[in-house]
Amino acid sequence: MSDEFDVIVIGGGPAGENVAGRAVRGGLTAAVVEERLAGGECSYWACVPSKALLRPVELAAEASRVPGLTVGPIDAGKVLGRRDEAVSFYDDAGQVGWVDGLPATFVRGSGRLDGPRRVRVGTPDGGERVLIARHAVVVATGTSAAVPPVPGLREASPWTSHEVTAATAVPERLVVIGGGVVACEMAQAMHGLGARRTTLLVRGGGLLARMEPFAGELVAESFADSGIDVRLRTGPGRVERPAPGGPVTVHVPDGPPIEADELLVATGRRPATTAIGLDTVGLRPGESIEVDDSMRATGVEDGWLYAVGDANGRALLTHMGKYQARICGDVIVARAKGEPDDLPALRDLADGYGAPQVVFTDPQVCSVGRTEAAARAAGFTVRAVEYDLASVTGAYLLGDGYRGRAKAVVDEERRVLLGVTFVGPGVGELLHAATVAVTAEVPLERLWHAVPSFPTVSEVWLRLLETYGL
Ligand SMILES: Cc1cc2nc3c(=O)[nH]c(=O)nc-3n(C[C@H](O)[C@H](O)[C@H](O)COP(=O)(O)OP(=O)(O)OC[C@H]3O[C@@H](n4cnc5c(N)ncnc54)[C@H](O)[C@@H]3O)c2cc1C
Ligand SMILES: NC(=O)c1ccc[n+]([C@@H]2O[C@H](COP(=O)([O-])OP(=O)(O)OC[C@H]3O[C@@H](n4cnc5c(N)ncnc54)[C@H](O)[C@@H]3O)[C@@H](O)[C@H]2O)c1
Repeated sequence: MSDEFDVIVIGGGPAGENVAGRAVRGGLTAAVVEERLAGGECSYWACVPSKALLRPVELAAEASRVPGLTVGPIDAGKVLGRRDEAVSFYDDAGQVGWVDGLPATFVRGSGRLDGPRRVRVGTPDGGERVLIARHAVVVATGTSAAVPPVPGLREASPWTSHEVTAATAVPERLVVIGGGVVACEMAQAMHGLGARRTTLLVRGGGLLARMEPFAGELVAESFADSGIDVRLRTGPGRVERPAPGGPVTVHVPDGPPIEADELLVATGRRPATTAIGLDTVGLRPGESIEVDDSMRATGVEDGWLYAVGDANGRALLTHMGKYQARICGDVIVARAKGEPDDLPALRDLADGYGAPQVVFTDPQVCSVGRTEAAARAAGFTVRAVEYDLASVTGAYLLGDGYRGRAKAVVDEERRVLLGVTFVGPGVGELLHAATVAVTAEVPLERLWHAVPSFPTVSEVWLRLLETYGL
C-alpha cells in the first residue's frame, strides 16, 4: 500500500508533532510516523517525568529555608504516582488525538528513508507501508542515551534517563556517571526522594561544565550540604553486577570500589539516526543531520529533506526543537506554495544567540546566550559583571541562607547583552526577561528604564546594571 502526503515527519516527539501542526495550518497534508509513543522522549522519559520527580524535592528545600515551616519526609510512593499521572500512564491516546485533530495522519511504526521523498514504515503487525512525500520529509527522531565503553558496564544493565525517570522505586544506593544536566537533576531527584547514598562520578573538574563556572560550583555546594557525594576527575574503570537486578560494584581508579543498588549512566546523547536509511540519500547514518537556518539538510540535493529537534544536534532542548519545528513547517508551506521563503520569521536566529535553558536543581541554574568564555572565544569585546543574589532584598525574603549569583556578559562595542546566567532557588522564572533582552539586543541604556518591582528577585537586573556602571 502506498500513500502520498505533502509532508512526512519521521518521529512524533515535540519537534515532529509541531512541524505537522504548522504544515497543516498552512494548508498542506501531513503524516507523522512514530515507533513508540506520540509525544516522544520529552513527554514520557525526559522533561515531564523528571520535573514531576524534582518538584517536591525543590519545594521541600524551599520550605526548609523558611523559619516556622516544618517539612515532613517526602512520600516517594505518592511522588512516583503523580509522575505516572504526568506521563499519562505511558498511554499516548491524548497525543495521537492531537495529531488526528490537526488533522494529520498518525502512522504507528518505524520509519526509514528509502531514497528521495520515500519512507518505508515497518508497522507493529510486522507489515510495511510505503509513504511518498510530495514536498518534504522531516527527520525528528531525537536522540538516545550514550553508554561509554567501560568494561562490564553494558552487561550490568545500567539505568539511563529512560529507567531513572520511569523508576518504580528509589534505590537505597545510587552511583551516577556524568556531571551534566541529566546527572545533576536525577541525582538530586533520587537523593531527595530517599536514596541514602548517592555518588556522582564526574570526568571533568566540575558540574554543568557548559555553563558559567559558578553554576556548577553552587550546585556542588548544595549537593554537599544534602549529602550527595560528588567526586571530580574520576570515572568508572570497570563495573560488575554478578546477579541481574542485584548490587552493582563500580571500580574507580582512585579509591575503593563503590557498591550500589543502581547505576545511572548520564554521559550525553547519540542522534537516533542510525537505522533511518540516511545512507539511501547520501548521508552518514548515526550522525546529526546538518541543516541550514531553515532546517533544510545541507547534504541532500533538491532540498526535500529537513531535520528538527535533537536529530539536527543544534540544541538538545524541547523548546528549541519546537521553535525549529515552527520555522520548518512554515518554510515548507512557503516553498510548496511558491511564496517568499526568506522572511526573518522563517529562519532560526535563536540558536545563534545561544539557547535559553533551565536546569531544575536546587538551586536552579538558568542561562541564555553566551557564557563569558564563549563570547571571548567568538571574538567579542567583552565585559562581564556579577552580583550576589543573596544581597537582593527579594531573594533574602524568600528564606534564610538563600544562595545565588547572577552574571551578565556585555558586548562592549554595541553595549548589549550577549549572555545572562542566574543561579538560585526558583530563578528559572527570571530567564525569559533575559532571553528577551539578549534576543532583542536591547541597549543597556534602554534596559535601565525597565524598572524591576520591589521586593522581587528581579531587582538583580538593577544591581547588575549598577555594577556595570549605569
Ligand atoms: C532526563 C531528561 C530530561 C530532560 N529535561 C528537559 C527539560 O526539562 N527541558 C528541555 O527543554 N529539554 C529537556 N530534555 C531534552 C528533551 O527531552 C529533548 O530535547 C527533546 O525530547 C527533543 O525532542 P525531539 O522531538 O527532537 O525528540 P524526541 O523527544 O526524542 O522524540 C523523537 C521521537 O522519534 C521517535 N522515533 C525515533 N526513530 C524513529 C523511527 N525510525 N520511526 C518512527 N519514530 C521514530 C521516537 O520514538 C520519539 O518518540 C531532557 C532530556 C532528558 C534525557
Ligand atoms: N532541564 C533541562 O533543560 C534538561 C534536562 C536534562 C537534559 N537536558 C538536555 O539533554 C541533553 C543530554 O543531557 P546529559 O546530561 O546526558 O548530557 P550533557 O552533555 O549535559 O552531560 C554529559 C556529561 O557526561 C560526561 N561524559 C561524557 N562522556 C563521558 C564518558 N565517556 N565518561 C564519563 N563521563 C562522560 C560529560 O563530561 C558531562 O559531564 C543535554 O544537552 C541537555 O540539553 C536538558
